[in-house]
Amino acid sequence: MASSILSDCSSSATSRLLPLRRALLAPPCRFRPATVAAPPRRPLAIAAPQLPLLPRARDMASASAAAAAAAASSTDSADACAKIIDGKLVAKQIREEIAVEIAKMKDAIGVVPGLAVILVGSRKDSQTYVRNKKKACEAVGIKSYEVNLPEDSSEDEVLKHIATFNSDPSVHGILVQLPLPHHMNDENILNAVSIEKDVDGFHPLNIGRLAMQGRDPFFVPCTPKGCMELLHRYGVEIKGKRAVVIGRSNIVGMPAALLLQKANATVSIVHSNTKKPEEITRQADIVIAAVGVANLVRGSWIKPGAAIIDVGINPVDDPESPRGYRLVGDVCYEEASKIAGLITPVPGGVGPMTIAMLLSNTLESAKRIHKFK
Ligand SMILES: Nc1nc2c(c(=O)[nH]1)N[C@@H](CN(C=O)c1ccc(C(=O)N[C@@H](CCC(=O)O)C(=O)O)cc1)CN2
Repeated sequence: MASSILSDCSSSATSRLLPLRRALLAPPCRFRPATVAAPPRRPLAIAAPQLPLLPRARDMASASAAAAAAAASSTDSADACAKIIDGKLVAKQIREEIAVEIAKMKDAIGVVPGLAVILVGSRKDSQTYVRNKKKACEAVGIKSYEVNLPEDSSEDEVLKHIATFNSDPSVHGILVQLPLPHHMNDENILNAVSIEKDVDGFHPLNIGRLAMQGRDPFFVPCTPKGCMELLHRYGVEIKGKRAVVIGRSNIVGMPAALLLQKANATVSIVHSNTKKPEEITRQADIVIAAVGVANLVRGSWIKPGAAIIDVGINPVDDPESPRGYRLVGDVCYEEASKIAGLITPVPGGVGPMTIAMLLSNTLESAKRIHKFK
C-alpha cells in the first residue's frame, strides 16, 4: 500500500511553510530538459526491488526530518541543478547494442540465447516485471520460457522446474522472481540455480566471488550492475572516490558496495544502526541509496556536486495520479537535485536498467557457454 509522504519531502509542519519560503527566496530550479544529451555509447563495463523497510529505518527517517530545516535553507539558496542521469535512455541504448550482438551470434553460430523466468504467486508488481522481462527479451531476440506457479505451490515444485531448466541446453539464464511467498525458503531456491545460469547473480557463490580479490562472479546482480553502468556511461570517476551505499540488502546494497569497492572507491555502508547517517553520507562523492524509505535522503545529506543513484521505488498516495499513487525514490529529488552534480530520477533512473542488465547477463551467459567472443 502507498504511504502518505508529502511531495516536497518535508514533514507536515514544514510542508505548509516551505513552498512559500521557496517562492519568496529561491529562484526556481531550472531542471535540465528531458532531452538531456545522451551519454556516449560504450561497451558494457561489466540489476527495484521493493526493498524491505529496515527496523531502524524510522530512526533514520527522523534524523532526516530533523535535517529538514537545514535542507530547506541550503536548497533555498542553491541555484544549480544536477545533471539528470537518464536511465530510460541508457537502457534503450543498451537494448539496441544487445540486439545487434544477438543477431551477430545467431548469424555466426546459430545460437539464440534463452531466459527462463519462474513466477510464484500473483503479486501484481511481480507479474508486471515478468511481463516486461518477456517483452524486453522478444525485442532483442532472446527466447523466453515462463513458468507461473500458484501462491500455495511447494518449494519442491519450484526446485523441480529449476532442475529442468538447469539441464536444458537452450536455456542460458534462469531467474526466480522475488519476493517469493513467505512459506518458501529463498536460500534453498536461489542455491538450486546453476551458477553458470544464475543471470540474477543471487547465488551465494556468485556473491562470494564478487566479494573476493582476484575472483570474478559469473554474473553481477542486475540492479547494482545497472547503477555502475550509469556511473560509467555518465563519466563519473570512481577510483579513489568516497562512496556511500545506504542499505545493505543481499540483492542491491551489499553487491553495490562490493562493486564500488572493486572499482577502487572507498566505501561506507549506512544502515539501520548507523549513527549520524547524514554526516557520513555528506562525505560521499557517490551515493547509492537502496533502503526502501521514501525521501529519506534530504538535500542536507548531500555533498555539493556528488553523483546520486537512487534505487528506491516507493509508492506514495497521490489522488491526482490515475493510479492513486506515484513512485518516489529514497532521495528527496526536489532538494537533492539542487545540490548534487548528477542524479537519477524515479521513475526512469535505475529501474529500467535492471531489465537491460538482465538481457546483458543472458547474452553474456550464452556467449560463455558457446565460447563465442
Ligand atoms: N529475481 C528478481 N526479482 C526482483 C528483481 C530482480 O532483479 N530479480 N528486482 C525487482 C523487480 N524488478 C525486476 O525484477 C524491477 C523493478 C523495477 C523496474 C522498473 O523499471 N521500474 C520503473 C518503474 C516501474 C513502474 O512504473 O511501476 C522505474 O523505476 O522507472 C524494473 C524491474 C524485485 N524483484
